Amino acid sequence: MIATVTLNPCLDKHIDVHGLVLYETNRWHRMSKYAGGKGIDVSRAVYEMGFDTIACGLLGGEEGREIETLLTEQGLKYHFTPISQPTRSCFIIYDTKTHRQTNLNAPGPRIAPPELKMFYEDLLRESAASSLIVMSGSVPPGVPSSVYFTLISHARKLGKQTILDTAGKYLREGLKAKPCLVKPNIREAEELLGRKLETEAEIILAAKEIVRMGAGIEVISMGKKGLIACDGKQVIKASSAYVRVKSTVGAGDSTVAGFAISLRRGDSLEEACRLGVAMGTAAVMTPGTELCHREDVQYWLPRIKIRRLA
Ligand SMILES: Nc1ncnc2c1ncn2[C@@H]1O[C@H](COP(=O)(O)OP(=O)(O)O)[C@@H](O)[C@H]1O
Ligand SMILES: O=P(O)(O)OC[C@H]1O[C@](O)(COP(=O)(O)O)[C@@H](O)[C@@H]1O
Repeated sequence: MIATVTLNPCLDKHIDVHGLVLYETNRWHRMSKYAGGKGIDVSRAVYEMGFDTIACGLLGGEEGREIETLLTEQGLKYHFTPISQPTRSCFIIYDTKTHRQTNLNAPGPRIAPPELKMFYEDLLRESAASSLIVMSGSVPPGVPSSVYFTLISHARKLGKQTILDTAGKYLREGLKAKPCLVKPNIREAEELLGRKLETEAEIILAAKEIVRMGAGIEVISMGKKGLIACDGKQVIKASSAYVRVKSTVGAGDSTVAGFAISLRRGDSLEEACRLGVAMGTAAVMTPGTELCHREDVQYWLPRIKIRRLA
């Protein structure tokens, strides 16, 4: 079983506008809602691929209930610790004329200390049958920046594997607890290291450096260019051919889901990269936060280009 943690879930509201004009009144023609937040997305993609998963985290208010209803409809297993403030909504504005997307992510509700304590207890119980915990996404107000460090350290003591997908100080702190895998995108890796990563050589050096900072495997995702992964010994680049993009929201989470499945199965780094990119590529083919479809992943798997860089 793969457990996921989403401290800051969101109701993703995708709004389609034809020809967005800034500083003007725009009229949208369609809105779709999805149960969002990075760990929840990982659980949804893992479940789509036929593996057992449970989504854990914090949820409150009307938005929280809506997220639970959407997950129940999809047949997903979950346990969310109730909080008094309502869960956030994130807005994804998709311009159907330019095919460009603008995301507006809210900071999230304030978490009270007893709610966080209750969450730790709930997670311990609900993840008992899971040998891998994936921790993803931003951290809501009221939660200390050491939260991922604490969760990864506990999981390690219990002999569980961990994946961390977050940014900024949460990634920096979390790395100190030595997660099995981290997956920043280029922008997040640049922020972590404080320098631009423009060439392949620079990205390879960055991946090696992040392994030295504590990651068992470092995966730097590069949007349409695929990803570069390093486990301290090998460096692998994986990418797909051109694909027509409907929405990139959840592509990173689908990639993480692929690595989670591979880590659980004990796949090689090359196999993990292949599945990660196949799932990320399949995810961009679907609208909104719909994530990957299993048959698209099967299509892409043999078509992923793998290159050994070291
Ligand atoms: N425009 C795209 N075309 C094809 N694949 C993409 C595209 N955007 C993302 N992907 C796939 O999804 C993965 C994760 O995307 P990325 O944008 O790097 O992550 P994040 O969503 O975390 O910012 C990439 O490594 C790639 O395999
Ligand atoms: O917690 P954050 O960083 O605000 O991110 C939340 C957003 O990320 C998503 O999980 C998508 O993430 P990715 O596109 O990086 O895979 C959305 O569902 C959600 O709106």
